[in-house]
Amino acid sequence: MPQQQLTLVGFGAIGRSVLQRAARIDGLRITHIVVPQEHQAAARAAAPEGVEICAEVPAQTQLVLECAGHAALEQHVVPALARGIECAVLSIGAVAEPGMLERLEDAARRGDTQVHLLSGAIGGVDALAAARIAGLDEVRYTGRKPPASWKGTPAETAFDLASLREPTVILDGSAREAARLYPKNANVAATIALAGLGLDATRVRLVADPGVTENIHEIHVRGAFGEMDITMRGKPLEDNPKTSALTVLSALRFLGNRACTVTL
Ligand SMILES: NC(=O)C1=CN([C@@H]2O[C@H](COP(=O)(O)OP(=O)(O)OC[C@H]3O[C@@H](n4cnc5c(N)ncnc54)[C@H](O)[C@@H]3O)[C@@H](O)[C@H]2O)C=CC1
Ligand SMILES: O=C([O-])CC(=O)C(=O)O
Repeated sequence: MPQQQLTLVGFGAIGRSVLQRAARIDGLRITHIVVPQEHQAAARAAAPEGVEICAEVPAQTQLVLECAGHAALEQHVVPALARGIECAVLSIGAVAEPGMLERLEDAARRGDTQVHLLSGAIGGVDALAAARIAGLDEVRYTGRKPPASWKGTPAETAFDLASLREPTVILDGSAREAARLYPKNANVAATIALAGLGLDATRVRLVADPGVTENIHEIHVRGAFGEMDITMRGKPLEDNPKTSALTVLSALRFLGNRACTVTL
């Protein structure tokens, strides 16, 4: 299999960890990293020799991994797809924004390529998407994180996060409401909605829980296939406690599958 050139879009907690670990994947080479102008000097200092820091996805790239945030989909993923570059996306919350899924589909069609929505911090997306084929009756998701991980969200103005002593529900609604009010924390909710019952019918509870140190994702699914209950207790990434470490591993799994003949 010829070696594939990969561009990372984003070089934060996920990007740095992917770069370090992807070096062990035969058949794949990270050649470029795209970050905004103001972060380029820091990225240049942290990246190994031979990896170029740039503002746009270069033409010779064969594969893009987005690990940057919601704005990067419109800015980098849509144009890359339209130029025929295959893309894998982690900022799934952005796909819940009105019109974004259609723009991704349209760009991929024009570029005759594919966009892959990665499972990120959770498991069971394969089972959920398969179960949907026979029909689903109920999909519920609860996202539970330590209070500090909800800093910078509307929960910070509604609650005194530092003094919470009990698990506190900060949102109880639909995946669409979660995506609108907590866009940066709604990647998992959006993934479950896209794989299952959609943004309006997927019930979401977000909880600030002073009793936990991990990012806990609970998924309950009921349908013609039977029932499924999954609890993920994801250890957070050291560099960004809002992000579960499994997110990096899900990207590595995808990249590993791209570079080998038997995929799993
Ligand atoms: N699907 C999932 O389960 C999860 C998805 N995510 C997504 O991954 C993203 C990245 O996570 P972390 O690495 O922890 O964040 P981080 O804040 O540590 O790093 C973000 C990086 O992206 C770069 N960046 C920001 N805007 C950009 C743009 N428009 N174009 C190119 N680069 C840009 C920043 O310079 C920084 O290097 C999150 O914002 C979230 O959307 C995160 C956790 C779980
Ligand atoms: O646990 C994580 O890595 C992130 C998360 O909940 C989300 O973005 O929905």
